[in-house]
Amino acid sequence: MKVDLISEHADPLAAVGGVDSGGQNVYVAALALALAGRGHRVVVHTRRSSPSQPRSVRLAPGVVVQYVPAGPAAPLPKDELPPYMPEFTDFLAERWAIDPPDVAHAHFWMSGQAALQAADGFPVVQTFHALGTVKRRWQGEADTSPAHRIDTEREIGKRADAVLATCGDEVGELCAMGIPEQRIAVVPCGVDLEHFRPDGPKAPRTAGPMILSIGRMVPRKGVDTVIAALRQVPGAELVIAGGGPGDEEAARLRDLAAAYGLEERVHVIGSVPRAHVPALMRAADVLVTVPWYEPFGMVTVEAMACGVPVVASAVGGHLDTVAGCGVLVPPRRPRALARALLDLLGDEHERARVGAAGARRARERYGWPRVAERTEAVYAQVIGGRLCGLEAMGG
Ligand SMILES: CC(=O)N[C@H]1[C@@H](OP(=O)(O)OP(=O)(O)OC[C@H]2O[C@@H](n3ccc(=O)[nH]c3=O)[C@H](O)[C@@H]2O)O[C@H](CO)[C@@H](O)[C@@H]1O
Ligand SMILES: O=P([O-])([O-])O[C@@H]1[C@@H](O)[C@H](O)[C@@H](O)[C@H](O)[C@@H]1O
Repeated sequence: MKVDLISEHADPLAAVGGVDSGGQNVYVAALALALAGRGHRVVVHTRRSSPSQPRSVRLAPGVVVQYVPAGPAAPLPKDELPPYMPEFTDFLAERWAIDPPDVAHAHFWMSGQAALQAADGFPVVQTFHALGTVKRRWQGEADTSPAHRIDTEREIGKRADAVLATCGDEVGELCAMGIPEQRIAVVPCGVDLEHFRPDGPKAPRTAGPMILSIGRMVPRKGVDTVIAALRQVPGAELVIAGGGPGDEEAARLRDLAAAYGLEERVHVIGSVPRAHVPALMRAADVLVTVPWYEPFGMVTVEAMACGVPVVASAVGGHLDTVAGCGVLVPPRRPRALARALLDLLGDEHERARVGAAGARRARERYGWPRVAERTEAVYAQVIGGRLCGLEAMGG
């Protein structure tokens, strides 16, 4: 198949860990490579955000990243992109008039809007990665999404040929928005099982038991809850990875650690390149990820694949990925988190059991080839649906 992926702000080649670059960037890169590995030809369309970016880059055999001129060739917060999306859409429409794909797969709401406007005669599949309704519920006034995001997501959900939800919880959210369940398919995010594996090099460890937190540096990831919990976990050290220099959230977390007198036990190490993440995870005794909400949570399955026990908040994708293979705690509850950490750090046998169960589940369910195969099955169904009438896809 000729597959075009549209990912307006999340460039598969960008460094991850910053406010606007994380799971979606990793997902789009990995899916593109896995689809190419299955013999498909993939083009990823993402916005040109630097003058040094060429028109297109060959990422691997069968995968091209196409930099779309839309607005200034400079980094912009994703919530400031709407004025430039008509230019992005025109670019797609012009390209697709000459070279249409068999299927377009849009990532994030703005890409979905552009793809549906520009596509002519081929199906569009949508993955939201994050939903405006959920974001607004948790972030309230701090949510900088454009006012029309939620309505636009509803329209996209109704018009797209299929919507990929990455977990059961997202299906509930999509149905509550009025998106017909029969056009929703559940395909989880994946993990690179060649790199994220229990055996392999380990990064240097901390002196005390090592708790790792890794992700984008935004308050909703709940790292402040982990710092607060650390007060009740004597001797343990917390390594916080992600973000970049000058990050507001990193400064806030450092200040919080200092206010609790935990400077010696909290290490904010900044963004970690992809290639170094597995070794860092393997060095940890426990990975903690307690966001307020989480559409899927790739960090969780990455740590599981490394055989590292996971303590995660009981939200979103964690309900599918971690349940039974890790420890779930309520979000924003430092005491409950501290109890879970004390139990796990104090029981080597349980850590080994949970770590092994997680590694098994990651291997069985979340390898990218398997995720790409399921994604490809959805593409085949919508392409077929165009020809002979799409009945139902189910989850
Ligand atoms: C709030 C929200 O919308 N979260 C979703 C978002 O990803 P979000 O970026 O929030 O979080 P994820 O944990 O899924 O992904 C973060 C990724 O960045 C990597 N990383 C992070 C820091 C760093 O320094 N180096 C590094 O490589 C992690 O290893 C991981 O692969 O889209 C993902 C893909 O749909 C979903 O799984 C998340 O649920
Ligand atoms: O949570 P949120 O800030 O709306 O949106 C996020 C994006 O900014 C980021 O680029 C992407 O990698 C994440 O997957 C997520 O979608």
